[in-house]
Amino acid sequence: MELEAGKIVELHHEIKKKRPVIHCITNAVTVNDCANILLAAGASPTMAHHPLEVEEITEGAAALVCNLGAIADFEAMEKAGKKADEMGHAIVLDPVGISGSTYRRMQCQTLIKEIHPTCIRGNYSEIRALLKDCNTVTGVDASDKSVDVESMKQYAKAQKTILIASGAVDVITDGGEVFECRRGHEMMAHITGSGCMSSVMLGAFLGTEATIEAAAACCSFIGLCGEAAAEKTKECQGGTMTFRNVFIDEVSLMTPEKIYDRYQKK
Ligand SMILES: Nc1ncnc2c1ncn2[C@@H]1O[C@H](COP(=O)(O)OP(=O)(O)O)[C@@H](O)[C@H]1O
Ligand SMILES: Cc1ncsc1CCOP(=O)(O)O
Repeated sequence: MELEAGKIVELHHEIKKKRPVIHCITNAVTVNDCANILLAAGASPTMAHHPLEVEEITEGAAALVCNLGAIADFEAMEKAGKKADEMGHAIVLDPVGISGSTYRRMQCQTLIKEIHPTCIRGNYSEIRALLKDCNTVTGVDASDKSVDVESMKQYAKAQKTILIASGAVDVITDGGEVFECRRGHEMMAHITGSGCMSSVMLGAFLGTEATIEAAAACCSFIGLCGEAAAEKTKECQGGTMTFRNVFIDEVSLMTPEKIYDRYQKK
């Protein structure tokens, strides 16, 4: 499927106008970047993770993002997830590290059954681990260079979810339609948090419109910001930490003109 640039512009505008609250239960490694990228996009992050407060907080949010990198917060994810599901909120599940931990993968499978995520986004190795229910790599980075799109479609259909495998090409499917997003830059794979940030941004986009087009628009938006950030980083001869900051800067500086202009290139 082809995505129109106008869809990215429309949803970006809606996020800035409505300032949706995005409830993120996420890992300590990247939590600050996740909060900052949501603010940069115009959304309002809340990172509450105590099991005794998450249900109340998620009730007032537009979307919930559960990140398995915060496996110690599993009880909070279960409670918040069940509440968000009951309320019909968009739920994004990021299966960080299920590729290398049997325990985490089992907990992830339990969570999927219990909270019915609107969207699951992981890197290629995490998605293969999910589909095959096996270890694929040690650590949180991907080693797989491709994904089995047919298996992804079957899984997405069976679980009634939008499944995203991110990498040089993001593959996005709901079991019927398939979008391929070829935006972004390889520097995104050289900082920690690109995936976690993509997932919280999916919370903002899907909390605004829970469709596969919105998921594809989010992947494109993130990719366009990554491309712009890579150009700026190169101009100032910066390295990976410059890229990380400039990436969030580019999210805050993105305009409809830049989206239309960049989207037609490449
Ligand atoms: N080689 C690449 N070229 C372009 N974009 C990439 C590349 N690798 C990762 N990305 C982008 O970085 C983001 C995070 O993806 P990825 O690195 O696969 O996730 P994770 O951080 O969970 O391992 C996605 O938006 C993806 O499109
Ligand atoms: C949970 C965790 N453990 C080590 S790095 C990290 C964060 C990984 O984030 P991303 O997959 O977005 O790079």
